[in-house]
Amino acid sequence: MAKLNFGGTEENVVTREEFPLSKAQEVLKDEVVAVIGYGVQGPGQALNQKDNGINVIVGQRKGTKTWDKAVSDGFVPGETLFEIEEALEKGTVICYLLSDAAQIALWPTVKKHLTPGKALYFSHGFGITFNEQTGIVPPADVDVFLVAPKGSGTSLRRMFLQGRGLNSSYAIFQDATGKAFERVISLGIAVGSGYLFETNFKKEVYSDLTGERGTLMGCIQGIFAAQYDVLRSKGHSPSEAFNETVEELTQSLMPLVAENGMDWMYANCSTTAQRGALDWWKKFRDATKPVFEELYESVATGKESQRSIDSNSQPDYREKLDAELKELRDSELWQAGKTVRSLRPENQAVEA
Ligand SMILES: NC(=O)c1ccc[n+]([C@@H]2O[C@H](COP(=O)([O-])OP(=O)(O)OC[C@H]3O[C@@H](n4cnc5c(N)ncnc54)[C@H](O)[C@@H]3O)[C@@H](O)[C@H]2O)c1
Ligand SMILES: CC(C)(O)[C@@H](O)C(=O)O
Ligand SMILES: [Mg+2]
Ligand SMILES: [Mg+2]
Repeated sequence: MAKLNFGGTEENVVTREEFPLSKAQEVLKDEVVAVIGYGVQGPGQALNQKDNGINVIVGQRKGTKTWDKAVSDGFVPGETLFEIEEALEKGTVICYLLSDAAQIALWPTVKKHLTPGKALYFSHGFGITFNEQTGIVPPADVDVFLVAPKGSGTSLRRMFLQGRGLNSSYAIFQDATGKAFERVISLGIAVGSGYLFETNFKKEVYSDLTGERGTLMGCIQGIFAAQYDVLRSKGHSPSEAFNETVEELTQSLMPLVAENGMDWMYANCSTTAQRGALDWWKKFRDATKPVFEELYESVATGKESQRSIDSNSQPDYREKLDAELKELRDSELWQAGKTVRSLRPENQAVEA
């Protein structure tokens, strides 16, 4: 395991160089990896493992759209695609990739199949950390660990196909076999991680829930909406407001940040822009910090997990989420965005 310096703090990371795929294949050669659930992470992780030569099967409910998707992705019913319970029985590693809320309902069935020596794999610290809410308490004689890709399963798969790798965190909750470390790292490499950094279940879920409610998803939509609304209220057109709020960020400036950091992006903008951004960023930090404090508290007290369980356990949770997403999609901001996207040269019909 390499120790790397992250801005002055040393942390453990595992890279593909020190733990190559061939080593992961060797460690996993006698395992049957059962991916339970085929939503967003399921396909990414199952397909990457399949392409990496791992013996992977999928457990999914027959007659669902996701069963059909697994078939069209190349999983063969009766060979590599099974009803959930059959996959649980066959698997020596159970990748529990149902939605966090659905994991609660299926837990008694999963537990039944966790015979000694098997491994229970999560991609989130949710079920274990909030076990008073989820009831997920694994038997003592199985390994329990997580590999949490830091991004969407869609990106995990896309980046794998591009020969890149999304980074993941990993954590071991229980090492019953003495082999939990090599098992979890092998799985992390096999699902397509670029590298793995160490955490624990509690830290993973606290940071993940904060991040997605915060800058990654909740906060960014909030900031977009606030700036767009101000520009519109001052008489700017939708295209101007959208371009100045979203399009330039995703198309021009964030790729620069991704490549070489914030200061480098700043340095590639005018000195006028730099002067203004350097003057204003602390004001935005100070304005939002109390909201982030409130958010972290809501995560740490279990309020966020309970809300997620309560809402996503309703029979019509999908329809309700879809209705709220539609509201976003239909907003002027994102409708303007749709037109702006259609105007990108790469989205224009190629001229004869
Ligand atoms: N979505 C992501 O990209 C992402 C990223 C990192 C970690 N995670 C974690 O990975 C895990 C899986 O998340 P996901 O977003 O892929 O899940 P998801 O919401 O896409 O659901 C996964 C599967 O659960 C099935 N399911 C839902 N309710 C069910 C029920 N009652 N019985 C049986 N099956 C049911 C769905 O059909 C689907 O196949 C979660 O722990 C999540 O926090 C997800
Ligand atoms: C992709 C995310 C936001 O990183 C993940 O945490 C999720 O819950 O989907
Ligand atoms: Mg998450
Ligand atoms: Mg996440």
